[in-house]
Amino acid sequence: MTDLAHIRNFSIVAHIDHGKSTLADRLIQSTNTVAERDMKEQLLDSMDIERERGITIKANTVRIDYVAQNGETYVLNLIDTPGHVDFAYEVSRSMRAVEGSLLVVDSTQGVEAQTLANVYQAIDANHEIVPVLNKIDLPASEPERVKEQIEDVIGIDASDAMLVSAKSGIGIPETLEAIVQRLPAPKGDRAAPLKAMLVDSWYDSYLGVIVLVRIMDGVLKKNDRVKFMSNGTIHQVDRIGVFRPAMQPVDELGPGEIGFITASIKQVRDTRVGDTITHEKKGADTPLPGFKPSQPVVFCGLFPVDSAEFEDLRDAIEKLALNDASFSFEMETSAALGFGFRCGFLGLLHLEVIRDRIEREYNIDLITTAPSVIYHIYMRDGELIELHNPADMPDLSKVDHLEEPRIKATILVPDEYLGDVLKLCQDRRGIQMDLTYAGTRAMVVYDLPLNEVVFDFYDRLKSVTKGYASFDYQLTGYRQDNLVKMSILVNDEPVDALSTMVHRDRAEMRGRAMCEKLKDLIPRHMFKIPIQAAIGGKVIARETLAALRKDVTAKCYGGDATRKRKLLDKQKAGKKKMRQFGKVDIPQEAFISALKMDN
Ligand SMILES: Nc1nc2c(ncn2[C@@H]2O[C@H](COP(=O)(O)OP(=O)(O)OP(=O)(O)O)[C@@H](O)[C@H]2O)c(=O)[nH]1
Repeated sequence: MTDLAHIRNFSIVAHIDHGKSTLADRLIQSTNTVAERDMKEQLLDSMDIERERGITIKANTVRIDYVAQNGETYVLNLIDTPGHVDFAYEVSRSMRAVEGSLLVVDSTQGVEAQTLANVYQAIDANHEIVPVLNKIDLPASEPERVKEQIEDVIGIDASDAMLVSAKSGIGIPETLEAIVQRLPAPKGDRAAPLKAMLVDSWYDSYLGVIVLVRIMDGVLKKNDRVKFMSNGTIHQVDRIGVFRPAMQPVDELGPGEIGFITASIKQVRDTRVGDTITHEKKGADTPLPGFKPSQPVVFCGLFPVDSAEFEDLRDAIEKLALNDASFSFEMETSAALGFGFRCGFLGLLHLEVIRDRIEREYNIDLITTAPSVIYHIYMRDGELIELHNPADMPDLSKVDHLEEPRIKATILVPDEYLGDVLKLCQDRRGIQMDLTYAGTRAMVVYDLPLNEVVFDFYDRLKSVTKGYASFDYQLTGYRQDNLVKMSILVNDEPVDALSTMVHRDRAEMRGRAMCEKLKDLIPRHMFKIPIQAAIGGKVIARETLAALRKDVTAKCYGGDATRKRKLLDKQKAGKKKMRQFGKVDIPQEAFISALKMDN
């Protein structure tokens, strides 16, 4: 146990690539956290097997012993925070587990949108913030300009920012000293009933679920019987320890301390970030504030290209869900695609990560249907329906009105691309809220419908700004708008997986664009294929795919044999990834590509 006055808990807030990992490694290395030999001796016998098998420890949490200039030893706990906007809630919880943050800004680049989002979370959590200007070894480093920018844009004092090169070690001793001097010690009552916050959890194939906790009050020991307050489940603690960064057992964790427990928990699902852990007997009456079960905000259908792989897909999805409490799924049948799953994600990145893992790690080709947000449908009879899938849209005559989720998007962009960014946001039904300048960069804040962002907004933003814009968003709430379901018919058959919700004013434009895209994406058949977009029974756009001439190579005049062969091979490869709808083969990529907009 360490007394509170000698503990400092902190996180590192940074934009991607500004040097968070390099700085963390330096801090660990320069304090000789634990000698290799000692570390082995201190490990529990029962952990030997795991250590020998080289378990990779996911925890980017580390406990560092630091002897300060005043000669006293301090325990510094560094907690990593997830770096992406999709995990804003998880970030907010890890921020509540510590009292301060190092704000790392690349001194050759300056403040980015992601830095802003995370630093606001740190400010919300009442952190003391120490700005760290990194990469000062580089000639392009402009510490004075970046200091000013931190003050202008974030509004915190940067006059005594640390000047650091995490790479070469400049400023590291001063940064360690600043952590002790400038960050506050944690507070907590050892005699009070146990309140431990669940900061993170993950699945380890040898130890089961590992739970990272921050003790707020009370003391947690091995063999204690504990209760997870959100669901009332009881577990017995079988291991308790800290990360140095390898796992090291301890006898107990007291107020202000950060460490891990294992308790024969089988699924990550049973351990919710932000939950309060207390003792089964004489436990706390009220949980820590702010817990909320994470809610998926983006949904899409995942279907195997080859319907024989449905069971494999089920297996893959179940395995992935075991270790990811925020990913939800249920079986779905689609008239066009057969059996698959409707899956819920925290955001687009989360969706992409899961989809890629299924394709790469489980080797299953997938058809991903259009991502959809959750619409609130107010029925005439007063009922409220949450619509996760446009295909389930109820009969319009029974609907009173619809509401869609909106976001507040913050975009930082160099001046020269501002015009393109404003146009993009405007085209996506955005409402400008704010526009300010920080040096040569503009910061624009837009109120946008989430629906217009989930699909390809981020890709478009990157392409119109050549990658120079940074983007971040938060959900703000629901608002009524004139939304309709648009169906796509191929050869007069509705393809439910291509149904989308669109704004009425943009329906014609979207419908035309989709039909044109599909016309290019669907290969020609032996017969003419009409492709139509419709709202209710009314066709709003139409294209016709002409019938195929018998010989695909006929258009290669002359006798270039390689070209002919290539064309035939291409046709063959294309066949594999197609699904049949009625009499028409639609390639896998059509489901996503058809929805991408060119503006
Ligand atoms: N010259 C120089 N390069 C640095 C310094 N610190 C980090 N880098 C380099 O910057 C790049 C990004 O550093 P990381 O530590 O991986 O950045 P990060 O913020 O952790 O990035 P993510 O893990 O992707 O979020 C790496 O190539 C580092 O070697 C520094 O002080 N000077």
